[in-house]
Amino acid sequence: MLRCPISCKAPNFSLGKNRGPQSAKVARAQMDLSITQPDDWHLHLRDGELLEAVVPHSAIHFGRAIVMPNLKPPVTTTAAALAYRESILKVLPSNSDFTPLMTLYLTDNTHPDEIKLARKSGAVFAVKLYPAGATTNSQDGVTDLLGKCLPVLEEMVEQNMPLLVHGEVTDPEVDIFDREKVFIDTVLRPLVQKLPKLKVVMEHITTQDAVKFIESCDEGSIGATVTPQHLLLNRNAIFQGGLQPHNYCLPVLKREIHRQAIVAAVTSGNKRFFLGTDSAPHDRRKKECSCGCAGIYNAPVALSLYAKVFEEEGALDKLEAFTSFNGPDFYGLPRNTTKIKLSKSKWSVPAAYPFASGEVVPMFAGQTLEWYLSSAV
Ligand SMILES: NC(=O)N[C@@H](CC(=O)O)C(=O)O
Ligand SMILES: [Zn+2]
Ligand SMILES: [Zn+2]
Repeated sequence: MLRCPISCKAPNFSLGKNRGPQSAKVARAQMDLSITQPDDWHLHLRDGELLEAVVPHSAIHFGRAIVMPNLKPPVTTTAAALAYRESILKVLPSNSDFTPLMTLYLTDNTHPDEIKLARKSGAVFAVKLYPAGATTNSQDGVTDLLGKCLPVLEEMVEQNMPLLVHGEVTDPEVDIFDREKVFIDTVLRPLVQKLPKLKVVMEHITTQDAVKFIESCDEGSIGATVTPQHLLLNRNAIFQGGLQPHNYCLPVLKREIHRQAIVAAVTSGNKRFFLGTDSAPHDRRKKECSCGCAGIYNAPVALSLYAKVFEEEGALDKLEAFTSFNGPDFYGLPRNTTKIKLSKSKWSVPAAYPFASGEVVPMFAGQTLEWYLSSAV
């Protein structure tokens, strides 16, 4: 059995043979769902103490994860990605098979040779575009993608290396709720037209415009990750009963019509959409302050929430493709061969997860959820 190693009131997870839920808080299972081990195609693990605190939650639920490179300083070279990978492996729970898939942080100065090194390493699986100033630790990001990065992008086509995009423009004149749509029109569409063979993942999509754009592109060349928060919350959640910093992420939550379009897209079974939590932990003090960081910590609840969305849409039969097939198929990686079991049992999300010098507050802290990871088979 793998015990939750964080000193919190979280229920323990059992990875043994069908042992079922271990916590007294977990009610009798009424319904089980056995699915292929999911992967997380967009994850922030951070470094240092925070890495150590959060990695077990992802390792328990997911087989592999695309690990984001927006550390301080950012992971801009293959050498840095390999060192970061080692530091993740060092703090994994001892019986974990979790595999971190590393990424490089694209800058105006990234050299095409770095892409060759990345591909050769066998450990780097994608390159991440942060428009400079768009989100957490993006100050070293790209200022002009097609103007400054074309040789690198051409090498990525050569090496079949996907580009992962934080799809928002940073122009302060553009309304924050329109930044994704304007990015599609001014950056993404021209990029795809110029380099149709480049594999692109539009990360954490938030709008109907993104859904329509992705659906209009060739399957296999453009995909999109979808987070639990953009499936379950609309922008009212940021202001419900007062300012809710733990519901603040980027791209910011949008109107209800956008949420509904994303739910319809993922539950339709379209292969272009796959699981990417964008779990983005920040210490509580950096969220609850006068200039709070963007990012929602959802690793402990993500699978439970995806199951809820698919169940509510009567589409539980489509859940496994979204969590476990569409992602590896897009990346050209084998699907996982092990299975996990989700049980329909009530459990309480802890109020916070303490770590050495602070604590992180999870999405839906203190609330009761229904789906629960009961075992890995
Ligand atoms: N999503 C977020 O709101 N924050 C992410 C960065 C990102 O994915 O944009 C973070 O690193 O905190
Ligand atoms: Zn982002
Ligand atoms: Zn992210």
